[in-house]
Amino acid sequence: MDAPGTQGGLFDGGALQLADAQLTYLPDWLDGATADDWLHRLVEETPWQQPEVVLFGRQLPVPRLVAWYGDPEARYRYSGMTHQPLPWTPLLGEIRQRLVNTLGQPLNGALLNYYRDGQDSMGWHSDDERELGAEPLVASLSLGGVRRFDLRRKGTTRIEHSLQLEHGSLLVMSGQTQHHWQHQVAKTRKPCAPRLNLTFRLIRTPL
Ligand SMILES: O=C(O)CCC(=O)C(=O)O
Ligand SMILES: [Fe+2]
Repeated sequence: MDAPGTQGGLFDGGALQLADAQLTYLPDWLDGATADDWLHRLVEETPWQQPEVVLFGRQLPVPRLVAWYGDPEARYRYSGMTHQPLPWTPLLGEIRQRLVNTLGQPLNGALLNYYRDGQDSMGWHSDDERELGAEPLVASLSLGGVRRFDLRRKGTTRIEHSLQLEHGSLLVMSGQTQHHWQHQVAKTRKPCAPRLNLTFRLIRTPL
């Protein structure tokens, strides 16, 4: 029997039972061999960047490496800047097509985040930028080391649910999720393998 708030017991056919949220977690979306292959190729072929953000008046590099890919119109604002997408590589085009087949929804951009070790992280946020529309669709594919993904209600500080995002897993956030909830990938002192996360999105209103 799982304790409340842990992974088992929360899911019913992949759907996370969380009020005012639409979350589906598919731990085995991708087979292990393909997940290994995609991880290694993407780490190698991606022109990683580490943009700087202004935080408390200081300019600091984000604590992870990033890249933005997409259709030409899929300009996207993150870390305080508007980013022109890199054109899809053959591999990313293939991944996108597999996701579109799974979701039955179009996707026109992907943010790649590379967490080199436990000190790389992503702070609390909602993916609620205007260009994602009223009900943002975010399909998040995790490759590599397992990291904890936390959820809290907007305006609160208590973590209500956590997920261990596994190698080859897919987490889909949709509906009202970004209106009511924030998520993070916190730093950890536990040793962990490098992790690559790809969040595919649908940019609905080109800037
Ligand atoms: O790395 C993750 O699992 C989360 C990434 C994320 O929240 C984002 O790209 O907006
Ligand atoms: Fe996010």
